[in-house]
Amino acid sequence: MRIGTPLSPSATRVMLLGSGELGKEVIIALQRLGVEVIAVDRYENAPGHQVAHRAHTINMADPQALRALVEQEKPHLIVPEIEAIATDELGRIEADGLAEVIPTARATQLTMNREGIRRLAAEELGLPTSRYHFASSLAEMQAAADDVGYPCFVKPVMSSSGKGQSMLKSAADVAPAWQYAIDAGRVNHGRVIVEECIHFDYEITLLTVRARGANGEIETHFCAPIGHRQVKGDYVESWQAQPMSDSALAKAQDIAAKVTANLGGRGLFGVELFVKGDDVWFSEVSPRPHDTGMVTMATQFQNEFELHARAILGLPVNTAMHSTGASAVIYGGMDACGIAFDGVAEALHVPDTDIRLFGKPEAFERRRMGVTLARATDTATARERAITAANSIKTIG
Ligand SMILES: Nc1ncnc2c1ncn2[C@@H]1O[C@H](COP(=O)(O)OP(=O)(O)OP(=O)(O)O)[C@@H](O)[C@H]1O
Ligand SMILES: NCC(=O)N[C@@H]1O[C@H](COP(=O)([O-])[O-])[C@@H](O)[C@H]1O
Ligand SMILES: [Mg+2]
Repeated sequence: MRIGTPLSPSATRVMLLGSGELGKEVIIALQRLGVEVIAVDRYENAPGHQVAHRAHTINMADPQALRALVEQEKPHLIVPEIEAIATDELGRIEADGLAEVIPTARATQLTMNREGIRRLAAEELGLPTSRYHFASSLAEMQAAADDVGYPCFVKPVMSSSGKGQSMLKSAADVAPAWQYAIDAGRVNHGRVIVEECIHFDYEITLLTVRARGANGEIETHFCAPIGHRQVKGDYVESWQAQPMSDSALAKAQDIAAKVTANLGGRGLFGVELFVKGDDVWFSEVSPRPHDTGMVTMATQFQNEFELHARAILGLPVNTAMHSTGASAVIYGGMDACGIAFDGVAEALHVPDTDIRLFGKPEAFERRRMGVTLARATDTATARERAITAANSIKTIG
């Protein structure tokens, strides 16, 4: 991998497919390492568009549009950033030698569809997961929910950030949940997963990095576990490090190592796990930086975006923390274009806090528009600081 002067023919070119808040930070990290970055998203002026060398707006789920853009820009690496991409075309692009897909085209295919990753984890790797069924009709979903029991979770096979997800308390919730899953997933496949509810004590994201060591072999590195709280399937706050028993941490790392080794390639993965006592269940994995991992911008010497950038370029990584910390989400609070933020000074008066406003051009009531970050000597204080700061921010239309 050659690190050259950006925009020179010899520089490494990286194409981000998806350029939201996570992609924006990856782009900045790559540019600091001398990489030329092309940002792609489904709408104009996405956060990553605003900082990349070049920006494109296409329907990334359209295979022809995707192929045409890759042929035009000729990236060396393609970095998927969102769960709405024509992953079969990524497979052909990789097979034709047009570009290397991060971490691998197969990994993006498996993880972008809940069926692929769940069957791999539970049925091939034998990892503990919630009981589950897949359903392609209301009748199938009814039978699936009756079998796994209530409460249970229903999610479109292709979605993220809780889009189209419901928790069903009884059979009366089945029909509305089916309709919501079909209407609200990022891409409609007419198929859902029905999952048994795991009554966990806490849930974590275990950021796991596959990076080249000094001898050129791929090594697996773990970040300290990130605890988080989710509302309606979307994260509202996260903190690092989540205290865990030695036994639960060892099981979590073992699961993460097995899943990421099977997915292969280089890069950072967000392995989501449920923990109850010393029992650990695999939930899902993102083969890229994770929203709950934004806390690492406050806690680690190399945050998750820098780790991803380094790993994909074949550079050394260090997952050490320098502080305990937390993050809290700032929502749009309204449906409007071009909103502004009041209370930033007040937020930053909370000790040891920082803020990231993503620059999304349009707000929705529950759209994530920014996060606050906080450091402290303990997670309780860090969480309180991040939340107090986030609550100080008021959006104005
Ligand atoms: N089987 C389950 N048992 C208990 N809680 C669950 C289960 N499935 C999902 N949840 C809750 O819902 C949250 C979101 O679920 P999941 O991670 O599958 O959705 P997602 O749309 O992929 O979210 P993201 O892309 O933000 O990770 C989980 O973090 C957890 O809090
Ligand atoms: N859980 C996945 C996740 O957090 N993905 C992040 O959200 C963006 C989409 O936001 P939007 O829906 O507001 O455009 C994605 O581009 C990615 O950065
Ligand atoms: Mg998740």
